Amino acid sequence: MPRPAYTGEQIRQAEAPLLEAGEGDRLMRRAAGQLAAVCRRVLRLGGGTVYGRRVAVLTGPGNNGGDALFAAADLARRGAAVTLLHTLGTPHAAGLAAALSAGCRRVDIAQAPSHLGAADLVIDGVFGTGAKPQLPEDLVRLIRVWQASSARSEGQITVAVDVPTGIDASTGRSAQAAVQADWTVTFGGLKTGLFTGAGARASGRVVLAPIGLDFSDTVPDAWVYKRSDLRELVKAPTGEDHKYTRGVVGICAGSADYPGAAVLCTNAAVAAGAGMVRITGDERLRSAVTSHVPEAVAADGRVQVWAVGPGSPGSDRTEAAFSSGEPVIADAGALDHLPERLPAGSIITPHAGELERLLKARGHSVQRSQIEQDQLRWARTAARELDAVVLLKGHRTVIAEPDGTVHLPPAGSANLATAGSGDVLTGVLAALLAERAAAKGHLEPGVTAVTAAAAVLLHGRAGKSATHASGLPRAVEQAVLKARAR
Ligand SMILES: NC(=O)C1=CN([C@@H]2O[C@H](COP(=O)(O)OP(=O)(O)OC[C@H]3O[C@@H](n4cnc5c(N)ncnc54)[C@H](O)[C@@H]3O)[C@@H](O)[C@H]2O)[C@@H](O)CC1
Ligand SMILES: Nc1ncnc2c1ncn2[C@@H]1O[C@H](COP(=O)(O)OP(=O)(O)O)[C@@H](O)[C@H]1O
Ligand SMILES: [K+]
Repeated sequence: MPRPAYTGEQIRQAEAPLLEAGEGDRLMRRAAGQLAAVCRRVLRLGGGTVYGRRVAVLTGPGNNGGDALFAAADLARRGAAVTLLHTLGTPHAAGLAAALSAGCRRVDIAQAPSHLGAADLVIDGVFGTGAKPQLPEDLVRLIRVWQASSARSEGQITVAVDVPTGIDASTGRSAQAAVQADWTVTFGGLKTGLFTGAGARASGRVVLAPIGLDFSDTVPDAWVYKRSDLRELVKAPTGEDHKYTRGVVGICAGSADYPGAAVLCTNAAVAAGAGMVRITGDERLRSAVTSHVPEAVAADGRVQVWAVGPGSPGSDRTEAAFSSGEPVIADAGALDHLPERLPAGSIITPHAGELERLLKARGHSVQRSQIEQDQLRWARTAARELDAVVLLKGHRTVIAEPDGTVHLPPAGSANLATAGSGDVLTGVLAALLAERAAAKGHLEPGVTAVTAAAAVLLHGRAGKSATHASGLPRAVEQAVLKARAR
């Protein structure tokens, strides 16, 4: 199931009672012990040893550096050749004492490039949750020189302590430069910023190291998904089901210029397992769709969820779907005709360019590139203002609820960067949402958002085995069957 993630501030609040109770040292030892265990594991990958390996440890002035220094001591005791490279301020005193007495060697920071280049393992303990946004210039230069260097030892592994330096733990934003880690060992709870934006690119594989923090009274900031979550998220029909209990999708898509969008969206809804799919449109459009998707029904009747907008269906059809009162998925062309209030449980599915248009029309001065750099902020802004769930598409897709909770599925296959693939996502989401609406009688924002994450996971997996949009529905069907079988 999806895992909760927190802001840096929430993590610090959860730590506060333990620090007040004088547990700070014990927390740090626990954190450092688990950090060292991951470092030993990565050094041993492929039959390697800890003994005799070159380890470079970058430290900063706070507790993040303290964690790194205690882990350095552990590795030195096991025979690693550990070099300490302190970047700024005063190093954590107890950590430094432990590292030096275990045999780590302190080296002037001016020599950092050669030590960083030669290391088998680099531990990044400069800043963690205490990081301020602007990095000192020397540090920016050092990170850039090291990470771009062609002299880096082959197979070098970087392990970030808690958060890669240069990444904001809460937002995933990076100001000027960020350490690109292969692994991040994060303490107490997952941080939202490790799974979005620059943070998702920088954190590599994230290992959660528990240190006994209590989050029972904390509402998670985000939910983080992994591919295997599909198993729990995709429902298989039972013997009691019939087509109406499995959900009826209405599709309002396609036009004379874009008939294909209606075909793709309808085909995808059918492939994702909708009980029934109804389509709207004139005679020509209906026959174009039914000739490709014979299961689609052109007759009027009950619909549980409307998919509206792919292929610019025009304002009359769009407004008719919106005024039905049933939840809608508003995509593409429908985003220009949003009503004052969307029906409860509805979701909009813009890409960054469409969200720019939508936000500008509501008085925000924001560019597409700013939305791409801070997906969380702008998806949350739109969700709050529209009082609807927002699915902001991209290499990594972000789903925001009106209360600010975000859902972060992993990146899908880059094969999805092709015209029409968004129409397929809308169809998949319509099928999954109609199933939920049929089962529950109504949709709450949280249910819509989790279901949207499931649709993104299915779409992302389907992208692996299709090179173009009309190949996607078949791949969606395979992904659904695989998820149901487990
Ligand atoms: N508080 C706790 O109980 C625990 C904290 N732990 C570690 O402690 C970290 C947080 O420690 P801290 O609060 O000391 O914070 P950090 O170690 O992240 O950094 C704080 C220090 O760096 C300086 N600094 C931050 N950003 C800067 C910038 N951009 N330019 C110049 N100076 C900057 C600050 O002024 C401060 O001196 C966590 O990320 C985690 O690694 C762990 O040991 C687990 C327990
Ligand atoms: N590089 C990429 N990696 C992963 N997924 C991508 C990438 N580019 C686009 N996608 C996904 O493909 C879909 C494209 O949708 P959209 O932009 O609406 O295209 P269209 O309107 O042509 O169907 C979205 O689901 C998006 O998240
Ligand atoms: K760090």
